[in-house]
Amino acid sequence: MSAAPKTLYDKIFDDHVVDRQPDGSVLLYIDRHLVHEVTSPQAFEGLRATGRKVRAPHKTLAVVDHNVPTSDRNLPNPDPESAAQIAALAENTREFGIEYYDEFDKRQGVVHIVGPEQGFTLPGATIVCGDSHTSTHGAFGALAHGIGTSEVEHVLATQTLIQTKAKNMRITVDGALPHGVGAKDVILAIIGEIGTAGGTGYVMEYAGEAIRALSMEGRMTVCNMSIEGGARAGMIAPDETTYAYVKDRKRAPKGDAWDAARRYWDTLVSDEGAHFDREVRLDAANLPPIVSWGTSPQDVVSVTGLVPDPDAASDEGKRAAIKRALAYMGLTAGQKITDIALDRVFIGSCTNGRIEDLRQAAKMVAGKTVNANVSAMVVPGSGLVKEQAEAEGLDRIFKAAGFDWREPGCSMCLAMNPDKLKPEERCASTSNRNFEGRQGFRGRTHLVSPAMAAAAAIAGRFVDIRDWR
Ligand SMILES: CC(C)[C@H](C(=O)O)[C@@H](O)C(=O)O
Ligand code: SF4
Repeated sequence: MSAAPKTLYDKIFDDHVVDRQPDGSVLLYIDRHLVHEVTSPQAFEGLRATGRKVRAPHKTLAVVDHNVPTSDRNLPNPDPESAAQIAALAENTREFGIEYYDEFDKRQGVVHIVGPEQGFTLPGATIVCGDSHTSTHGAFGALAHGIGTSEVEHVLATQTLIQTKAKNMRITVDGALPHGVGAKDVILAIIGEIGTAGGTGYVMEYAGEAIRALSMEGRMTVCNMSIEGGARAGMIAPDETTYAYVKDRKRAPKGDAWDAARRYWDTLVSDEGAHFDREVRLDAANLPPIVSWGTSPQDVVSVTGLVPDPDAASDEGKRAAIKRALAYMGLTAGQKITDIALDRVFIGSCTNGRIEDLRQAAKMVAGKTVNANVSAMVVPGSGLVKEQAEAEGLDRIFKAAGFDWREPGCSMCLAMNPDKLKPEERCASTSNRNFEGRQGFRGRTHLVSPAMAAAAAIAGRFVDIRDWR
């Protein structure tokens, strides 16, 4: 008799159950815990106050990313609060015996870029971090999601987390992506389709030919923004692409342990006939390069499209929301997306700060010059991405074009550091959130792919990169 078919999520979840309670809550074992400076200070404080230790320090990895300036790190941090938070992480990791990459370490970078680089992120693992974009790690066929600060404390102390089972959603992207359209466009289109609440209560599995064809970098971009679609986590079943990325990384299993792990990882697919509570299908061949026009990641349109007209909205609530977003964004209904002029361009973040993203951007920029009205920056997602990019000469391409080439960190993804938009400055950004004030007080964010952001820097406005020469 064969067992009932299971989804990828069901399998990893079930394999980590330590205890089930009658009310449906479950104690889940956590394999990997990532820690950054913003959401950890109170958690360590809590441990200290109650005299507890970190249960499994070697299953915990800490890195500084949000608050760290992306300019010369030898200069003092201009913000005393950030400096204090960074100092606290250094002190906490020393006291509790946790591996820590500080701002001078080459391995430092955005936490969701660092975990995979180090082979800390593995298929089949449960991975948490006090950060919503932990969903990124699901690209490896891991169950990965953000947790709150009190849960950070709980995981530090017990290496477990209390959870309830989410529902299963599968998003299948059939066919092949057209030239100029990439992973970022796929996920923006998905969020445009299902809405920012569409994934609420679900873990999403991405499947289909277009997803299989993505590199690990592209898969991470897709899973990264699962949270913007409201999902608890996003996942992609591991395959040869995954294994090729993970193999020989510092923290990955070696020798016999690798072979044993591979045998387990090969079972991590949704079984034929497994039940999904919701199925969504998209056709890759129809996807254009996408640009967000509003203040929510679901406010997206094709680069060939127009800024929406509130009067065409189906109800008063939507009409009011569009009006407010257009006022904030300084846009007019019916305006062509390709007529929107930009002040700033930001290439970086855990969505698009990996080597492939920088390669795609550099390709658009090579031999060209940043538009005179635009100030553009590239912030590699980690010190290792930066080093690789420099070895390939990408930094020289960017600098020759007039881009600022900076030190790794979250940077202008969320402006918790000196990289900020000024009020009403308009930015083409490869990050994941376009909320009001996200990149600086009254700043205006348009979410795009790295290639679209790079082309926009050159043209000074959005361009359809499918026609780019
Ligand atoms: C600061 C942190 C808690 C936050 C998150 O959880 O995502 C940040 O990384 C973000 O992207 O908004
Ligand atoms: S790069 Fe942006 S989205 Fe990613 S962890 Fe940092 S602030 Fe959050």
